[in-house]
Amino acid sequence: MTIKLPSPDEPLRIGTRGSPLALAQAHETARRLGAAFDLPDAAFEVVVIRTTGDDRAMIAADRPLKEIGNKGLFTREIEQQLSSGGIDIAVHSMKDMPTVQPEGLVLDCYLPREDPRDAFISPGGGAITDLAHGTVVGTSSLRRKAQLLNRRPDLTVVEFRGNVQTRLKKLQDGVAAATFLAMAGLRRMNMDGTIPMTAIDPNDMLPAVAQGAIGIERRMDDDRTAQMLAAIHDGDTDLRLSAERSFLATLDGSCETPIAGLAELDGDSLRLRGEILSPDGAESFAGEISGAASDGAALGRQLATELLGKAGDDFFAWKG
Ligand SMILES: NCc1[nH]cc(CCC(=O)O)c1CC(=O)O
Repeated sequence: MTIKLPSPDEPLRIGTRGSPLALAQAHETARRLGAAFDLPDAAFEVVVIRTTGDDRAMIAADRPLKEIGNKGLFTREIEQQLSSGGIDIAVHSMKDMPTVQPEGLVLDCYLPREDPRDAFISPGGGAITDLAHGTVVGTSSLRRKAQLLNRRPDLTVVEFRGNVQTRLKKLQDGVAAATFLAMAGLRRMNMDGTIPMTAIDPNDMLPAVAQGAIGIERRMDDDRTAQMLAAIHDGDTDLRLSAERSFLATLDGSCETPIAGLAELDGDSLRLRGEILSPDGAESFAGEISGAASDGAALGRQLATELLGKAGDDFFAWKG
């Protein structure tokens, strides 16, 4: 079946948030689609959509996100535009996406995954182990906070929100001595090499589920878009995310739950590592599982069940 490709007259509309990282991801998507179908830049239109999360984050920039809103805060308006036909695709950081999509939308196209590791950013250089007793570290990620306090309970963690540029500015202003950012974001904005940072070994700090992966969402009934996205979909990323996201889904995790998970491929086999922590980092349960790469979803469920068993029934009680 031949499809009617987008053109400068009828461009494919790509919905995204307006942060520099989100825009870089949207343009990467346009570039890959353009290359796959030999289309000019003008066949794509990047549509910036302001979300409730962006608005509320402006109002209460120093309050933890979990106090401001709930799941979907940064995606709701984008998904509404997608459902109503205002845009044709939505580009997302997969680590920010819930494991279930709204009725009528599908999220099954992934670009090749970037480096999934966290980066430790400290103008003073050095590593986590070099930080002096009581040093202030900024992060808004419950996972990073819990993992850090688990290793270094003596450190002080302060809320550090905003986009990558805002957080780096706070470091410069001395609000904290160090912070964490995803390597993937820094790479996609060509910022690696421009700031003092060290990639953290996943053995020391396991990244967020799906970190470094970009997902592209579409309407379920939009066959043209489905065919276009199939051409840029990355199968290895899919196998890895299947395992990680089934691990997350079984734990019933959200961005408010300290959960980490990383799947890696070795030929036809897959190794999944996972960790769950209490928010204060005092308790941590970690494990790993290996099996056939095609069994990722089952491996994810199995590892999650194992960690839930280790942690005990009361572990998630604080979730409220
Ligand atoms: N929650 C914000 C967010 N969502 C995705 C990324 C980084 C890019 C990625 O993981 O693909 C970031 C910023 C960060 O953690 O540094």
